[in-house]
Amino acid sequence: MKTALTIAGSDSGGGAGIQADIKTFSALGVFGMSAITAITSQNTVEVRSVQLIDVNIINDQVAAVLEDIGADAVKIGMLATPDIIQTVAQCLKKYKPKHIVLDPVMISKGGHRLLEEDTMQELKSTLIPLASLVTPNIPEAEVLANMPIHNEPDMYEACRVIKKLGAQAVLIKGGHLQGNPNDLYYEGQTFQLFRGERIETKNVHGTGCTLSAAIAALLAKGKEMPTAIDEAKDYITNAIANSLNIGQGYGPTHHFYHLYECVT
Ligand SMILES: Nc1ncnc2c1ncn2[C@@H]1O[C@H](COP(=O)(O)OP(=O)(O)O)[C@@H](O)[C@H]1O
Ligand SMILES: Cc1ncc(COP(=O)(O)O)c(N)n1
Repeated sequence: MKTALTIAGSDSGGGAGIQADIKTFSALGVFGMSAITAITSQNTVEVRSVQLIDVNIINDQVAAVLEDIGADAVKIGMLATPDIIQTVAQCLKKYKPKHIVLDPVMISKGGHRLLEEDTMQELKSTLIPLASLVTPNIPEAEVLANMPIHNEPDMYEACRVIKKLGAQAVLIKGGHLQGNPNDLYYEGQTFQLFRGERIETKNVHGTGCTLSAAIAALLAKGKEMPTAIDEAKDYITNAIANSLNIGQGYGPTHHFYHLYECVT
């Protein structure tokens, strides 16, 4: 049984954060473990409050897991402050997990900031250089590349800029652009466009978390990066197509559509 550790925030609404990650790991046959960085009081409409976890507790959660069980891949989500980023980076340097997928979570779909203002520089200088893959959405890529992204050609330029921050590879997700949600992958030599068909739905809460968790799970299972991304793209597309119409706002993707198909 392969294992994956998510280091991210808790989403009480179950659609994003460590809840989405653990459900996705399980649906892809990987044993999921979690180190919680923040507790968010959240649903499909809003983030009502956030409590950050003490950095010593974050460190202990990661150490307890990696010293006993280890992890075939690590997925990183919401890290709200420079102290939390530094703590997680120290853990990654100490335990050296083979695969690190960094989802640079900044703002929730509902518009709530999940990364404090002064944290961007820390993310760029401390964490991105440790990542096997960084997976920004369009707004996050604009911030990391410090340029507007209006179309696919802009995505190519932004990939080049973000790659220079030191990650082994970059995947800019195209969901926020008009047109088809195509994601652009760049590892420093060549580009690969992973094409998608837009599914007309508002239920896209946690799509980025689910995609990056799926990539981490597939890397844990030994897939090469492009294959992991390709299969994770299929997974998220099906999860959105089977998303749940719950709550008044952005419903969650369906994390168990694999199992759903098996049991129905
Ligand atoms: N309406 C949609 N139909 C199909 N795929 C989508 C849709 N919206 C987003 N995606 C895909 O879901 C994944 C998450 O992308 P995105 O929503 O941009 O990230 P985030 O949740 O971080 O904002 C990407 O693979 C993207 O192409
Ligand atoms: C704890 C947590 N982590 C990540 C997200 C991003 O998910 P989304 O972009 O779908 O709102 C979130 N809303 N909450």
